[in-house]
Amino acid sequence: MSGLLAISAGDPAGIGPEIIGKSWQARDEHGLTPFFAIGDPRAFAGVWSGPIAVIDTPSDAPAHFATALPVLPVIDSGVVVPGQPDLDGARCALQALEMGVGLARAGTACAIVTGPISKIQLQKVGFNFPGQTEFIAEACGVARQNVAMLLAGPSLRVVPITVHIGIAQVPAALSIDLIVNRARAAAKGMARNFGIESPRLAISGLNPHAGEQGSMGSEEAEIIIPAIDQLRAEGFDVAGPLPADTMFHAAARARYDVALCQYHDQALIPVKALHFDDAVNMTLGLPIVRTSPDHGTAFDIAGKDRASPSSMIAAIRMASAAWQHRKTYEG
Ligand SMILES: NC(=O)C1=CN([C@@H]2O[C@H](COP(=O)(O)OP(=O)(O)OC[C@H]3O[C@@H](n4cnc5c(N)ncnc54)[C@H](O)[C@@H]3O)[C@@H](O)[C@H]2O)C=CC1
Ligand SMILES: NCC(=O)COP(=O)(O)O
Repeated sequence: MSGLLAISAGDPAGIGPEIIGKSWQARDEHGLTPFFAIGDPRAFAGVWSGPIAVIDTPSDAPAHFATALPVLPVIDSGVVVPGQPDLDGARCALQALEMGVGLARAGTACAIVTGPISKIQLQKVGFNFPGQTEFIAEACGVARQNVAMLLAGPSLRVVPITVHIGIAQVPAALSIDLIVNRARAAAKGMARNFGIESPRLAISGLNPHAGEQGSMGSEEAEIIIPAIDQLRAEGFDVAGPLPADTMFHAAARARYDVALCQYHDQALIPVKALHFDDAVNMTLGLPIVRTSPDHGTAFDIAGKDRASPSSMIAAIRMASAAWQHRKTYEG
């Protein structure tokens, strides 16, 4: 398999095309592995003035990469107005995602890096998933509870146990099995993708002070502690349940390799506060490598040349490094 990366452009009206173009411009400075974009070439040309090579097949990409951004075209996205998503653009984003996943599964690309999509726009064109994570899991034949959404920055890695659901639904969605499955995926993912063979896991509580012995909620005693006991019995190195307000300061972060948190914002607020510019979203538990920048479509700044490519560059670098680690891990 080649070391060529596929990058789906995401929503053409978002900042995906701009940050992919800017990442290509920074390819030598950051030593980036050759990649090609999948999307509507006009969406790139509308927001980025660099050279574009429209390619017929991924195998044409390496020959162009030194001099132009290779773009594998998808269906026409119509008239693209940056910052104004529409249904044609959503269909284009979905086709790019499907193609990229297919190419990674076939081994034509060593990994897929996904550009940001608008979940609500995609759902309007029949995308019946909470996000790209669950879509890719299903495309790879992996049950969604067996993957983990990792957000990884230089000094903190986090996994939300429940993900894109309303906060009121969180307590009912938590279960011993879900916590154990996410933790297994996280531990194996640390070894496969980062070379951390015996990762130290930290698991948060749900309630203030991790429930303070049941005086502020029962989920710790009924769900989280039994899950931790099961994980320890399986041989995992697990701390917890830890009070979420005190597990992210520098000394606490040094005591674990990955923190599993009970809900989306408990996990993503600390990592985005510390590392918004260079954190990466990686899906653990897949047969393929998938990364993504940590941010969304940023429609408010699309087309204004204000988007930073730094998280996309970090996502490209992490995908290449994970692919290398997997070759060592899997032999
Ligand atoms: N992996 C993905 O595809 C993700 C998609 N989304 C989607 O993105 C859409 C917008 O979500 P928001 O919550 O507004 O988050 P967002 O990350 O798109 O934007 C939040 C703020 O950060 C700024 N920002 C984001 N990326 C930036 C960059 N590279 N350079 C400079 N500034 C940047 C934006 O301008 C905005 O002010 C939603 O539809 C959501 O579903 C959100 C997160 C991840
Ligand atoms: N908040 C993280 C996020 O929205 C990532 O979603 P996705 O990678 O599943 O599309």
